[in-house]
Amino acid sequence: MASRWQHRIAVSMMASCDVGRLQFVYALLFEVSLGPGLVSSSSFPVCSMGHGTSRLYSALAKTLNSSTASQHPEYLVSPDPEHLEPIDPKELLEECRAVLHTRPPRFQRDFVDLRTDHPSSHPPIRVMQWNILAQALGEGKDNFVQCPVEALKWEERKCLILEEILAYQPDILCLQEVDHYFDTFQPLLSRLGYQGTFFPKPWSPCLDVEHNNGPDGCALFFLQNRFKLVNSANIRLTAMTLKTNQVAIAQTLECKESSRQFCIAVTHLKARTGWERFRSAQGCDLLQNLQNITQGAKIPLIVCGDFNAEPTEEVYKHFASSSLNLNSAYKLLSADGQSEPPYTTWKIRTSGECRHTLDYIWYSKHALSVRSALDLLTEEQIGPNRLPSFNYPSDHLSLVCDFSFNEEPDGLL
Ligand SMILES: NC(=O)C1=CN([C@@H]2O[C@H](COP(=O)(O)OP(=O)(O)OC[C@H]3O[C@@H](n4cnc5c(N)ncnc54)[C@H](OP(=O)(O)O)[C@@H]3O)[C@@H](O)[C@H]2O)C=CC1
Ligand SMILES: [Mg+2]
Repeated sequence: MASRWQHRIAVSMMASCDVGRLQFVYALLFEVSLGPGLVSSSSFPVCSMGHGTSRLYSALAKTLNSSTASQHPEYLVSPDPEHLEPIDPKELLEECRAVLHTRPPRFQRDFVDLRTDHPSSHPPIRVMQWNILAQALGEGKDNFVQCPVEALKWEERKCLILEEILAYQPDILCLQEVDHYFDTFQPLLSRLGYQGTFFPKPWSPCLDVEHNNGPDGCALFFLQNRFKLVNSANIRLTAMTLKTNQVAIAQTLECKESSRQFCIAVTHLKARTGWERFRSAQGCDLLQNLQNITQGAKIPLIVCGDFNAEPTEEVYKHFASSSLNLNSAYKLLSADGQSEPPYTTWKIRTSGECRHTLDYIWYSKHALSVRSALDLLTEEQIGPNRLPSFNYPSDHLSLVCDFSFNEEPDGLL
């Protein structure tokens, strides 16, 4: 593991630098300290589902106290074979609701029908984008001053996250800030029929938090009965050719019903004000990687992410004007189809209220249609203390869209 003193040197050097130089030093130190091993594109192996009965008994309980169950960090421990028995999603939902019985009910959100004239003979592909809030960051770093610590208890908060996933049943899940992959999401979601891939941040801020559960990172899950994995790349993003602490996963999937291929990607760009140029450079690197993976947009693309950037930022403009012909799906919820939602994250920190649009689902606008999108929570539902809360587990809202392929010739991608 890279030594913490190198990280501390970076931080102390940052204190005396201007922003451009600071970002350079930051990227440079990550490069020298982490070496080439983390740089190459590779996919983490995942376990396929077993053929047991649909007995749920203790499926959730097995993960409840997992953080104290082993001497090793949970993120290094492989799930035991018992974890591979299929689970009935309804039973898991019931079990989550039982854990959450003292909490207020979850919010009602409706899908907005956005169907166009494009006919589709195949079932839509439902994609969920969600920064689920890393447990270590929520408890140790984020400073959500209006959120009671009890609302963040992992044993319950994880049930709120699972409930959200089970309520919308996405075919593909693109998650950020996952710091409970190996002990919670991989074993449970694999039993629900998903194949998962996790790519941790090389120097996750979670590791600075006492009693952390390992690094946070991006995770991508897809339903194995709907898609076949064609190829997978774990990408460590660069900024001005230097390796950074931010990552992406890009996978080419083939739909089993239609035999059509598409690329799905998930990312989480650098946070905080003052880092706009850095984010922009990371976005350019991601676009370049996606150009290569889709062979210059020959196959349709969906890119989900917490871009940590408002629509006014350069990185957003790069995506909107890219030769990959992308559109942002949640714009379609606006009256004119041209405006992003007013917020995708809303929290109160010591510095005050933070209401921003940072999360996006980009898609190939000629090759794919958005058939529907899940409406956001209203200000009234979010409530005066904002997010996270007793009835919503993250400071970011989930975005969910149903896509279908347009019956267009390949040339129009
Ligand atoms: N980046 C920096 O300026 C500094 C970073 N470090 C350390 O460097 C390491 C690398 O971090 P890096 O990947 O660059 O981190 P980022 O700056 O990208 O942020 C990491 C996490 O912090 C959250 N975050 C964003 N704004 C705030 C805020 N105002 N207060 C608290 N949390 C916030 C982000 O959540 P979301 O995406 O949901 O907004 C994100 O998940 C970490 O150990 C970090 O502690 C140390 C000093 C300065
Ligand atoms: Mg966060």
